[in-house]
Amino acid sequence: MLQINNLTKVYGTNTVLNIESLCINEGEAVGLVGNNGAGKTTLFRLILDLILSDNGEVLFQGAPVKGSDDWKSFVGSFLDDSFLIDFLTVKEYFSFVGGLHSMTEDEIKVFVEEMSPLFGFEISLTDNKFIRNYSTGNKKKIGIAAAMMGHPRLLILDEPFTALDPTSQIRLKKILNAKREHEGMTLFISSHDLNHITEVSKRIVILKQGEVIRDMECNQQTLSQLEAYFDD
Ligand SMILES: Nc1ncnc2c1ncn2[C@@H]1O[C@H](COP(=O)(O)OP(=O)(O)OP(=O)(O)O)[C@@H](O)[C@H]1O
Repeated sequence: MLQINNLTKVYGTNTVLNIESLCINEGEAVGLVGNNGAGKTTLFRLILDLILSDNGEVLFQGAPVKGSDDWKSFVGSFLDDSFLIDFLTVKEYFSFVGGLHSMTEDEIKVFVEEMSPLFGFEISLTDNKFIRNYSTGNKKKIGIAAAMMGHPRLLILDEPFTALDPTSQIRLKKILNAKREHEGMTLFISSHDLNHITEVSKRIVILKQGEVIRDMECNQQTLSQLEAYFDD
């Protein structure tokens, strides 16, 4: 589904990303981990064609993402608050994003209902509040949910658990696992929380100084192996 070939990104004299080859297959759930500055967000930005690479290519379903719109309706993503439109209300924002996926108002209502375990009482279509006035965690939930609108084939989330309260973290894990299991959604998610990421991933990729230094299938030992790796 996603193929990365000889992808590099250089800032000044620093090569912050250098990935020879990385392939993510349809239906996989891949967790991306690595310490601060390892290059996780840079990789996501390159995949989403938000920044230019210095070398290499990202292919989605065999076609380069660079300069193309064809892949955009199949890929949902939320990297940070800049993905939100903060002068809209929740209803306006979901109507806008839903509209991009040709969702009707009824379908949007059903979708928001589906997200209600994550939203709790804090986020609803009847709120008159602008998105900019929601708390950090609630803004994140709105963005994550919007990324899942239109049943994307690939969902990319950058540190989705950060700033969420424990209830929301648990609910989000359930939603992500259900999306993969029941809808076959492919997940590519970064996190600094090794517990959470191993609970939603079937494969873990470790980035260090821009390079993939481990790529492993998850099993019962993965969490302790990751803890040992990061404690080294
Ligand atoms: N626009 C930029 N100009 C210069 N350097 C940049 C720029 N964007 C990112 N970098 C550098 O690229 C490297 C990788 O950053 P990136 O944000 O991808 O790391 P990360 O793994 O997402 O980190 P974190 O876990 O802290 O979010 C860092 O050294 C960062 O300072």
